[in-house]
Amino acid sequence: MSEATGKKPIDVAVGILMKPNGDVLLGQRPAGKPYQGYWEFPGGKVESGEAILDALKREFVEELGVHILSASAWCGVEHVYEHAHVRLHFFISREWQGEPQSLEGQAFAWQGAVGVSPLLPATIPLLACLDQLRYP
Ligand SMILES: Nc1nc2c([nH]c(=O)n2[C@H]2C[C@H](O)[C@@H](COP(=O)(O)OP(=O)(O)OP(=O)(O)O)O2)c(=O)[nH]1
Repeated sequence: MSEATGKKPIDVAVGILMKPNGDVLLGQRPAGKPYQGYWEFPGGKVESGEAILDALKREFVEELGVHILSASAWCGVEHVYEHAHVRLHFFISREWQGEPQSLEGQAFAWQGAVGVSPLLPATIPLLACLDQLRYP
Protein backbone atom coordinates (compact mmCIF):
# COMPACT_ATOMS: atom_id res chain seq x y z
CA MET A 1 0.00 0.00 0.00
CA SER A 2 1.37 3.43 -0.87
CA GLU A 3 2.02 6.00 1.87
CA ALA A 4 -0.60 8.35 0.38
CA THR A 5 -3.45 5.79 0.43
CA GLY A 6 -6.11 6.82 2.93
CA LYS A 7 -4.72 10.33 3.38
CA LYS A 8 -6.92 13.33 2.71
CA PRO A 9 -6.70 14.31 -0.95
CA ILE A 10 -4.81 17.48 -1.84
CA ASP A 11 -6.66 19.84 -4.19
CA VAL A 12 -4.63 21.02 -7.17
CA ALA A 13 -5.72 23.70 -9.65
CA VAL A 14 -4.50 23.01 -13.19
CA GLY A 15 -4.88 25.28 -16.22
CA ILE A 16 -4.85 24.52 -19.90
CA LEU A 17 -4.12 27.70 -21.86
CA MET A 18 -5.55 27.15 -25.33
CA LYS A 19 -4.75 29.29 -28.36
CA PRO A 20 -7.35 29.78 -31.13
CA ASN A 21 -5.50 27.16 -33.25
CA GLY A 22 -5.78 24.60 -30.42
CA ASP A 23 -2.18 24.75 -29.17
CA VAL A 24 -1.88 24.21 -25.41
CA LEU A 25 0.86 25.15 -22.96
CA LEU A 26 2.79 22.51 -21.02
CA GLY A 27 5.56 22.99 -18.49
CA GLN A 28 8.31 20.73 -17.20
CA ARG A 29 8.49 20.06 -13.47
CA PRO A 30 11.59 21.63 -11.95
CA ALA A 31 14.32 19.78 -10.08
CA GLY A 32 13.55 19.05 -6.44
CA LYS A 33 9.85 18.24 -6.95
CA PRO A 34 8.42 14.74 -7.11
CA TYR A 35 8.41 13.61 -10.76
CA GLN A 36 11.02 16.22 -11.69
CA GLY A 37 11.49 16.53 -15.43
CA TYR A 38 7.97 15.26 -16.17
CA TRP A 39 5.67 17.45 -18.25
CA GLU A 40 2.37 18.78 -16.92
CA PHE A 41 -0.16 21.50 -17.44
CA PRO A 42 0.81 24.45 -15.21
CA GLY A 43 -0.83 24.80 -11.81
CA GLY A 44 -0.32 23.91 -8.18
CA LYS A 45 -1.80 23.18 -4.81
CA VAL A 46 -4.81 25.09 -3.54
CA GLU A 47 -3.99 26.82 -0.25
CA SER A 48 -6.17 26.49 2.82
CA GLY A 49 -9.28 28.67 2.49
CA GLU A 50 -8.49 29.60 -1.11
CA ALA A 51 -11.04 29.23 -3.94
CA ILE A 52 -9.81 26.85 -6.66
CA LEU A 53 -10.06 29.46 -9.41
CA ASP A 54 -8.11 31.94 -7.27
CA ALA A 55 -5.40 29.30 -6.76
CA LEU A 56 -5.22 28.79 -10.51
CA LYS A 57 -4.81 32.51 -11.14
CA ARG A 58 -2.17 32.80 -8.40
CA GLU A 59 -0.13 29.87 -9.69
CA PHE A 60 -0.11 31.25 -13.24
CA VAL A 61 1.15 34.63 -12.04
CA GLU A 62 3.82 33.01 -9.81
CA GLU A 63 5.05 30.42 -12.32
CA LEU A 64 4.56 32.14 -15.67
CA GLY A 65 3.68 35.80 -15.16
CA VAL A 66 0.39 35.15 -16.95
CA HIS A 67 -2.90 36.74 -15.84
CA ILE A 68 -5.84 34.46 -16.53
CA LEU A 69 -8.84 36.59 -17.51
CA SER A 70 -11.37 33.77 -17.75
CA ALA A 71 -11.33 30.00 -17.35
CA SER A 72 -13.97 27.26 -17.43
CA ALA A 73 -13.91 24.20 -15.23
CA TRP A 74 -13.26 21.22 -17.53
CA CYS A 75 -12.90 18.02 -15.51
CA GLY A 76 -11.71 16.52 -12.25
CA VAL A 77 -9.33 13.60 -11.79
CA GLU A 78 -8.25 11.85 -8.60
CA HIS A 79 -4.94 10.00 -8.49
CA VAL A 80 -2.93 8.33 -5.75
CA TYR A 81 0.84 8.76 -6.15
CA GLU A 82 3.47 7.48 -3.76
CA HIS A 83 4.06 11.07 -2.63
CA ALA A 84 0.44 12.26 -2.42
CA HIS A 85 -3.22 11.63 -3.12
CA VAL A 86 -4.23 14.46 -5.43
CA ARG A 87 -7.56 15.79 -6.65
CA LEU A 88 -6.87 17.65 -9.87
CA HIS A 89 -9.26 20.39 -11.00
CA PHE A 90 -8.62 21.11 -14.69
CA PHE A 91 -9.67 24.41 -16.24
CA ILE A 92 -9.47 25.60 -19.83
CA SER A 93 -8.60 29.23 -20.47
CA ARG A 94 -8.73 30.95 -23.83
CA GLU A 95 -8.34 34.46 -22.43
CA TRP A 96 -5.23 35.61 -20.65
CA GLN A 97 -2.81 38.50 -20.53
CA GLY A 98 0.96 38.26 -20.87
CA GLU A 99 3.45 35.99 -22.62
CA PRO A 100 4.49 33.00 -20.48
CA GLN A 101 7.90 33.49 -18.84
CA SER A 102 9.95 30.88 -17.09
CA LEU A 103 9.81 32.47 -13.63
CA GLU A 104 10.76 29.27 -11.78
CA GLY A 105 13.40 28.17 -14.27
CA GLN A 106 11.11 25.57 -15.81
CA ALA A 107 10.95 24.74 -19.50
CA PHE A 108 7.62 25.15 -21.21
CA ALA A 109 6.27 24.48 -24.67
CA TRP A 110 3.20 25.20 -26.78
CA GLN A 111 1.99 21.95 -28.27
CA GLY A 112 -0.49 20.91 -30.95
CA ALA A 113 -0.38 17.13 -30.88
CA VAL A 114 1.41 16.68 -27.55
CA GLY A 115 4.92 15.44 -28.24
CA VAL A 116 6.74 16.21 -24.99
CA SER A 117 7.45 13.32 -22.66
CA PRO A 118 7.29 11.91 -20.08
CA LEU A 119 3.95 13.29 -18.91
CA LEU A 120 2.59 13.00 -15.37
CA PRO A 121 0.65 9.73 -15.16
CA ALA A 122 -2.66 11.33 -14.09
CA THR A 123 -2.54 13.73 -17.03
CA ILE A 124 -1.95 11.20 -19.82
CA PRO A 125 -5.55 9.87 -20.08
CA LEU A 126 -6.89 13.39 -20.55
CA LEU A 127 -5.01 14.05 -23.76
CA ALA A 128 -7.40 12.01 -25.91
CA CYS A 129 -10.41 13.96 -24.52
CA LEU A 130 -8.53 17.21 -25.03
CA ASP A 131 -7.81 16.29 -28.66
CA GLN A 132 -11.51 15.60 -29.29
CA LEU A 133 -12.26 19.06 -27.96
CA ARG A 134 -9.49 20.76 -29.93
CA TYR A 135 -9.81 18.87 -33.21
CA PRO A 136 -13.50 17.84 -33.52
N1 LIG B 1 0.22 21.24 -12.17
C1 LIG B 1 -0.10 19.98 -12.41
N2 LIG B 1 -0.03 19.04 -11.43
C2 LIG B 1 -0.36 17.78 -11.77
C3 LIG B 1 -0.77 17.43 -13.09
N3 LIG B 1 -1.01 16.09 -13.12
C4 LIG B 1 -0.76 15.60 -11.89
O1 LIG B 1 -0.83 14.44 -11.54
N4 LIG B 1 -0.36 16.64 -11.06
C5 LIG B 1 0.01 16.45 -9.65
C6 LIG B 1 1.51 16.42 -9.42
C7 LIG B 1 1.63 16.92 -7.99
O2 LIG B 1 1.48 15.81 -7.12
C8 LIG B 1 0.44 17.85 -7.85
C9 LIG B 1 0.83 19.29 -8.05
O3 LIG B 1 1.57 19.70 -6.95
P1 LIG B 1 2.88 20.61 -7.04
O4 LIG B 1 3.84 20.08 -6.03
O5 LIG B 1 3.34 20.73 -8.43
O6 LIG B 1 2.25 21.97 -6.59
P2 LIG B 1 2.93 23.32 -6.15
O7 LIG B 1 3.53 23.98 -7.36
O8 LIG B 1 1.87 24.08 -5.39
O9 LIG B 1 4.10 22.81 -5.23
P3 LIG B 1 4.88 23.36 -3.99
O10 LIG B 1 6.27 23.50 -4.51
O11 LIG B 1 4.22 24.65 -3.59
O12 LIG B 1 4.73 22.26 -2.98
O13 LIG B 1 -0.48 17.48 -8.85
C10 LIG B 1 -0.83 18.42 -14.10
O14 LIG B 1 -1.14 18.20 -15.29
N5 LIG B 1 -0.48 19.68 -13.70
